[in-house]
Amino acid sequence: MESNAQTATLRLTEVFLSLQGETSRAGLPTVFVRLAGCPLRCRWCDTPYSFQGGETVPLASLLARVADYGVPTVCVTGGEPLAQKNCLPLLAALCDAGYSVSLETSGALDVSLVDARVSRIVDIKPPGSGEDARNRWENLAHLTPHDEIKFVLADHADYDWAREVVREQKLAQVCPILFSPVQGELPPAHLADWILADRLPVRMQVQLHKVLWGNTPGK
Ligand SMILES: Nc1nc2[nH]cc(C(=O)O)c2c(=O)[nH]1
Ligand code: SF4
Ligand SMILES: [Mg+2]
Repeated sequence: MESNAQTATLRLTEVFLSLQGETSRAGLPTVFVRLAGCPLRCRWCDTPYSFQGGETVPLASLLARVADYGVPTVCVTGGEPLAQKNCLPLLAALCDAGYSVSLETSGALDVSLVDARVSRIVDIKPPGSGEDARNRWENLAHLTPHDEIKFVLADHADYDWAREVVREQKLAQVCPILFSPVQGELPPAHLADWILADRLPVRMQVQLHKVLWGNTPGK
């Protein structure tokens, strides 16, 4: 039977309040909805605890848990949230409820059916992730200026690769572009120097939540 907004359930790793640590929304108090499961295995993944398990929750009670925080900004993340079919009704329901919603997605799945009110943060996986074969390049044609593209970079080879993608695909004309170092692997200042040397029109970011709290689940 088709699920609808009344009967839909989601597999949930955690819901928590934190400061948004990434993207143009960095620093804003945000409720995070972390859905369980991911079909990718990025070498440096910082949320492997989301791969398995999770609690099965009705969409309506998930909305109630989000509402309890009394915060107008919500980020749906994972794992890979779009791997669950009820992620799409969840995103639409959050928008209908008046939240400002962003979605963190691996870039491996179709983003074209996501509610247009959602800001889609779409990864492009460089070779150092081990998952570059999963990039769904067709997604780029669907992005608008209120979406963002994110590259997480492990080393200089990843940086060179990402710079060429930005230039060849003219990504700066599509939406904001984020370059982020793999924490504990690529020193942020190295990435900053490379971006400046190339005058690359991308936004360098470090994960604010890890500066504040380290890599702690629920932060
Ligand atoms: N504070 C905080 N900000 C985040 N932005 C994206 C996150 C993610 O795990 O996708 C994240 C996270 O886990 N914590
Ligand atoms: S797509 Fe995200 S959650 Fe999945 S393995 Fe890669 S970093 Fe981890
Ligand atoms: Mg995280």
